[in-house]
Amino acid sequence: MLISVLLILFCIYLWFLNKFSYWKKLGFPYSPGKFLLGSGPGIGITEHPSYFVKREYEKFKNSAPAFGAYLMAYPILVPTDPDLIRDIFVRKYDIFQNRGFTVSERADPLSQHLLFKNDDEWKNLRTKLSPTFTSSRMKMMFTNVAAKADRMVEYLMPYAEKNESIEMKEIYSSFSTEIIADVAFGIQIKCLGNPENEFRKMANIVFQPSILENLKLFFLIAFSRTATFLNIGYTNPEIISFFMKIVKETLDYRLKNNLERNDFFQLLMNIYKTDEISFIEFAANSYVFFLAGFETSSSAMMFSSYELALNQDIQGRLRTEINEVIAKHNGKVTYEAIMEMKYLDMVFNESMRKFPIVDLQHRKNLKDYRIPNTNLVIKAGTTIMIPVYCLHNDERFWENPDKFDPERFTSENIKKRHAFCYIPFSEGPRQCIGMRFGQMQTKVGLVKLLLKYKILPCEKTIYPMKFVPNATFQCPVGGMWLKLEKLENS
Ligand code: HEM
Repeated sequence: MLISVLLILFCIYLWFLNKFSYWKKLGFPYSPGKFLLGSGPGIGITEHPSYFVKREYEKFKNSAPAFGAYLMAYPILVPTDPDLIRDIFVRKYDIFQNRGFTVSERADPLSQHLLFKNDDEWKNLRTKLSPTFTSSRMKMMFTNVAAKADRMVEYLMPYAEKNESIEMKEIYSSFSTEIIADVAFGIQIKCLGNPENEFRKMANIVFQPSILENLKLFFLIAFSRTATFLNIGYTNPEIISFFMKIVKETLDYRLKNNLERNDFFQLLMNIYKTDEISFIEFAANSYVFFLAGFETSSSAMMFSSYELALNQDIQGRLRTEINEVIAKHNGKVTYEAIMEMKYLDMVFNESMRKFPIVDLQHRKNLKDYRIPNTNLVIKAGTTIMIPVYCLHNDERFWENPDKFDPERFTSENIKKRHAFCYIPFSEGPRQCIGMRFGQMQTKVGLVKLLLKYKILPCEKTIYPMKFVPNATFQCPVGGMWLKLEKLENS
């Protein structure tokens, strides 16, 4: 018995040894793997992936356009050269268009959305959904978003009056959940001050995955065909039944009452009614707005507020711009006024540079690809992780990257840089479809907040920043604690 166990362990050891020779054989520099654990044993447990990837990136960035690493025994490739990243996103996009997640509809109906679709299925769906995100559609939804921002600003008043510290991540998450529930599901909810709200609870399940759920995601990326064969889904069953039920009820209600609204739900419903998408795709793509739009937008607000609290001069200049532009628009915060605020855009971009939120963007190539001017070949089916956080904080492209400096985003300074060293929304045909909405929501929230309050750091504000190890996106340990001071003339 003991001999059999030792023999099995020995075979596993040899299998790992063989797996760990993958990058060496192909000639890529690499971060060596440790038996059973891979190159970054603490990823998702003791440290957030951003830190592991940044450490390794710094070792290799000047010597190679990409380096290899092992997630357990599974090889991943991390590009360090913006030219290669441009090829992946744009020039050779036909080879690199997929993210490489494959989840069967039977195992997980809610995964039939844009983020997880591949090849022609993705292309067709993207073509149908793109008209949903034009500027005119954003303008249509502006009033809904602005109303939620007003509610948030009002909700915060007692905290400001009592000079109390506030955990702003929860505030922005609630604000963002109220918006998504409204525009993607047609439901009016109140989560601010009500953490027991069902929608809010669902968000916590999705964005604070357990270690087991992180392992499941890894399995789906690494062994997607086996996962499909074994009927393994990604989405938590509680989430599936919650969202399927909501979409069904709202759809029935609107059809029965002949109700039309200016929201994403209506736009998806119009496509559904012409049979262009199935009910499952309808539900899955309402859900993806929540999945892809909620945590990203609320985090963008959170990190912008953080930097504004730490940089009072920049906050002051931004408030001056806001007041001047609003004055030109008869004292009203309109869609046009927000679009006119240049400095606000620079502040937003600089926050996304320091904290891109989606710190790794995934691709899997359909064919072998030789990196130009090298002998390095990326074999078909390689999992590629674009290191956005590393590029955004790389001294090769950004002088003094730790400094929060919106001047980096004047049009003159943008022209001086490689376009692919700043990619918070990705680039090319597969870039974020909801970018305009995410920007609008973040900017409206910030403008309304800055018109009423000064954002200040407090004794609990985290500095320097440290990310929660097992969070899906970048998220501060202990929350984002800040203070608000009511402005005299507000
Ligand atoms: C500040 C807010 C946001 C950020 C930083 C962000 C970031 C991103 C990034 C980086 C990607 C591409 C990932 C990759 O290439 O692997 C992406 C894709 C996507 N985003 Fe966003 N996003 C934001 C807001 C939104 C919103 C509000 C929505 C929807 C309402 C949304 C919907 C999507 C969808 C559906 C995709 C997949 C697109 C496709 O594969 O065709 N995002 N987002």
